[in-house]
Amino acid sequence: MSIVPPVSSLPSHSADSPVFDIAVIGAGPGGYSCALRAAQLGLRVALVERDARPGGTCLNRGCIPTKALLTAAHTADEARHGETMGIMLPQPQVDYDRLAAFRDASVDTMVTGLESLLSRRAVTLVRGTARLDDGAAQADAAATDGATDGTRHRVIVDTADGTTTLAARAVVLATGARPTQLDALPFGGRVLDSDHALTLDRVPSSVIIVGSGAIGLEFASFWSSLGAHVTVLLRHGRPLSAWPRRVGMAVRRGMGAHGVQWADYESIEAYEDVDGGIALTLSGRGGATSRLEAELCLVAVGRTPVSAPWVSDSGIETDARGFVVTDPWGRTSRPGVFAVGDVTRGRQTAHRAFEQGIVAAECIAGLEPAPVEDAASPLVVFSSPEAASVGLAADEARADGAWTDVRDTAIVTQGNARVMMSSASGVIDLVTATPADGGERIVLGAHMAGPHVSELVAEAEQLVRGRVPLSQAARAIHPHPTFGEALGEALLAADGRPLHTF
Ligand SMILES: Cc1cc2nc3c(=O)[nH]c(=O)nc-3n(C[C@H](O)[C@H](O)[C@H](O)COP(=O)(O)OP(=O)(O)OC[C@H]3O[C@@H](n4cnc5c(N)ncnc54)[C@H](O)[C@@H]3O)c2cc1C
Ligand SMILES: NC(=O)c1ccc[n+]([C@@H]2O[C@H](COP(=O)([O-])OP(=O)(O)OC[C@H]3O[C@@H](n4cnc5c(N)ncnc54)[C@H](O)[C@@H]3O)[C@@H](O)[C@H]2O)c1
Repeated sequence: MSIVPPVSSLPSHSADSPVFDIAVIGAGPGGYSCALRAAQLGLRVALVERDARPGGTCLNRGCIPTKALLTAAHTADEARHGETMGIMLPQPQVDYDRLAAFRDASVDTMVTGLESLLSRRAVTLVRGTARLDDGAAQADAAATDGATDGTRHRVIVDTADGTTTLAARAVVLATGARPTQLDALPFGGRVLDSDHALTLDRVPSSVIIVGSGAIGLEFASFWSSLGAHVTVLLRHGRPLSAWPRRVGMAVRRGMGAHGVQWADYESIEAYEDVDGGIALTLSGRGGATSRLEAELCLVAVGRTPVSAPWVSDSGIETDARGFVVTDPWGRTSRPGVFAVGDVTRGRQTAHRAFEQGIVAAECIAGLEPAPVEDAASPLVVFSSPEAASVGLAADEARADGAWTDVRDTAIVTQGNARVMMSSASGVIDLVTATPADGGERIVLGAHMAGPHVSELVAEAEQLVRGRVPLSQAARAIHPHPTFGEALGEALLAADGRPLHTF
């Protein structure tokens, strides 16, 4: 399959400017979902990607390889747990070559599937590094720079064979994000970002993790399940400090039970290479200092948007951190240019990028899609235990004048039969309120930790997005015995009639 047709085979209105309805820059979840939906709607689509293969961070360096590794780690955990049920298995040993082959095969299967989808939908995948033509902003004013076909954007692509220019009616920026570096602990040597951590060829003996968000916790679970000594640094006394407190505390307890160590600190004062590892000098409350050593250090403190100077040079508004500013349909400040995914401000997840990509494609095709509702987009962390969240936290709901009588109902899920059998525990925290302008109490947010909450959150998302009355939501029947019953019990509790809890 040729996924990069020679320029001469591209649709063209002149020798050097193939014409498209949409040129999408970046083939990660934001870009490829936009390209696939646009092609489905009959538009001519060019998708430009600078990596060797499409899929972006998610397929190549993010969601898929990490979940392959976590699936393996979970298998090791399950084998250990077997003992409590009388299933005696030998202690799991790690053959890292085979584990890496499983990781790579998982990525390859997903990327090959994506290439096939793009090909079947006749999306033209152009391999190269794209930028918007500097002169195109001025050309916008005149609506066209000579083209009579409605195209007014020029995307210049540096390819292995030289430079080519694509003409398009609309452009979608989907350039993603990259790991944020700390000045106090720059990447390199024994200080890893997530890209580097994924390519390790062994389980390290010990790791210090800076950042207790999604990436930090997922790597902490993976490494500690496979025998590494893992210490996660905490600045706010609990991981996931931006999430409701009960969830962060439940994750702290649950991961602690799996062997993860936590170390409170306020700032990193210094670091140095020591024999076979790295040492960090940390300052804590009251100026006390401490020293931690490990073989490696992972820094996962967020991701910085990939918005090169050409983005703002071509008249597109970015915020102080470089995120492209858009409306809820993905429109940027420049007419005809959209932005989706991690390059835009908001929750950096693949599923949000999918939704944004679809909505942008539908807008460009002339449909009138509903706006992307960021608050109803779930967050999931695939640590052990998992954490998941959708909608508003109680303090956010109280700060929002649209709601009255905000209530926060939490249940511990240990009483759920399936949770109990999996030797785990967890918490579900539901936020409910009544609209200030009247009406029935609804579910505004659901925040949870425990086994399988990555699946439970989809039901909660339907309740939050659909503004389902609590009394109706609490009538939903959950098969017994399932993990999902825990959410049913939380809904009953929020509705004032808990069945299996107090
Ligand atoms: C370790 C890790 C684990 C993750 N796990 C999950 C998870 O389990 N679930 C989840 O929902 N999210 C997860 N994420 C987040 C998810 O990967 C991102 O939210 C998602 O990839 C964003 O999609 P995107 O299309 O905006 O950007 P990206 O996937 O980053 O894709 C952007 C693409 O644009 C290309 N590009 C950039 N500039 C140019 C240019 N000038 N010309 C051509 N191409 C260009 C890049 O090469 C890249 O391929 C994870 C992230 C990481 C780092
Ligand atoms: N399962 C998933 O959906 C998944 C998995 C991995 C990554 N991602 C996405 O990738 C993005 C990046 O992940 P991440 O874990 O790097 O970011 P994050 O935003 O999830 O967590 C960042 C962590 O770093 C800490 N931090 C921020 N600035 C700091 C500083 N200057 N010094 C020390 N600590 C600091 C924060 O308190 C937080 O604990 C996130 O937006 C996340 O949603 C998603």
